[in-house]
Amino acid sequence: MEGDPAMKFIEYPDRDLMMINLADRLSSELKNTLLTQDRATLCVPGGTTPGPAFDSLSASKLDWSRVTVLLGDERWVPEDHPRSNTRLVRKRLLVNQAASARLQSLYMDAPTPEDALEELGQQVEAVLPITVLLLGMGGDMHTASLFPGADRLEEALSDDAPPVMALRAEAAGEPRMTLTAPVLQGALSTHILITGPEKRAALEKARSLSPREAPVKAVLGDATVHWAE
Ligand SMILES: O=C1O[C@H](COP(=O)(O)O)[C@@H](O)[C@H](O)[C@H]1O
Repeated sequence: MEGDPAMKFIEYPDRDLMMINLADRLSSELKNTLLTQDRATLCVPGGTTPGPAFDSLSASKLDWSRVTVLLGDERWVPEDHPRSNTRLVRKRLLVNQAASARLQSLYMDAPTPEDALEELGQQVEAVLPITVLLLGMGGDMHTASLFPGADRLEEALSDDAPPVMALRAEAAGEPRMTLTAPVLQGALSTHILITGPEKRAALEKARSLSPREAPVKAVLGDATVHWAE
């Protein structure tokens, strides 16, 4: 792929191999960080794609008790809802070796994300910067819950955005809580996990668009994109 000079694109022969390799890479980055720092923050996506990478990562031997797992975004649904990103992370990542990691979710039992914004914002600030960032991407080029056409997208993309914002977008379904562009851009290492030809084409398209049209563009600069058919 051509375009953003710093972006790296890794194409894998199949999804299984990709998930294992990606998990190894995230694990090494966390281990390296923990050699020189007391704690590390691993930020992860939800959705349908990262489950197998979580399975592999959760088996990785590292001092998970010094890792905070932070959600990059959340759908405003209770934690036991099938669409809850927190539920996915609890079930697939915070198990096995990784059971001792600390979870910083982006959900609280409150009627709307706005009701929880101040408290969650303070909690997230305490675990920044993100050491290792894993993001997903939708076919519409959204990443985290930065959706094209979202009501407060412009503010969430701006340099002075607060770390966490509540957003609404037609394509999003539920109201969302999301990390904003400056927090994602402040990550020390960024990986994007995508699968299938549709998302590959969407990523290629995003490179020639603005972050307002294609929010994933805001984090492509230093990212390593992992793709398999
Ligand atoms: O709604 C979301 O979508 C993206 C992409 O999800 P996928 O199902 O296409 O993998 C995900 O990265 C994000 O965390 C999630 O809330």
